[in-house]
Amino acid sequence: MPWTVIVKREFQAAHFLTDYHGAPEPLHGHTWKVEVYIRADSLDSGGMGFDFVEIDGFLKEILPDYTLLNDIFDFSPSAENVAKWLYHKVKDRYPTVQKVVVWETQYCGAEYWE
Ligand SMILES: Nc1nc2c(c(=O)[nH]1)N=C([C@H](O)[C@H](O)COP(=O)(O)OP(=O)(O)OP(=O)(O)O)CN2
Ligand SMILES: [Zn+2]
Repeated sequence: MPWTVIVKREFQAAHFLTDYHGAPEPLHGHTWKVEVYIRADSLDSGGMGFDFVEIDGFLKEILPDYTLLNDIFDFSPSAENVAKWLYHKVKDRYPTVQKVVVWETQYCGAEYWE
């Protein structure tokens, strides 16, 4: 019987799309919100699929807080591309990751899964 373990976290970062309808977007920042969804096929004796705290600590380690995303990524840091990057980072650690959602604003985001 599968479960999905879900962890959300925020980070602060600036970015600009390198080609926004034909020109670079102006530099601006967001409080980005991410959600990761990981399938657990069994629970440990404490009833956990995966420990929220460990997942949260992992996200804290890898998320680029207080950074200009364009400085660290070799792709245009759209919500879609950041979601794809994060999916693969999470998959390396948690192979049963189902999807990742990245929100640039309260209303706009992208999800990635394979
Ligand atoms: N499909 C996508 N579309 C857009 C992306 C993206 O990542 N994927 N990104 C942007 C911009 O980076 C921008 O952050 C979004 O602009 P906007 O909706 O204007 O957001 P703001 O809330 O920061 O602006 P306000 O003017 O304050 O509403 C564009 N499109
Ligand atoms: Zn933006």
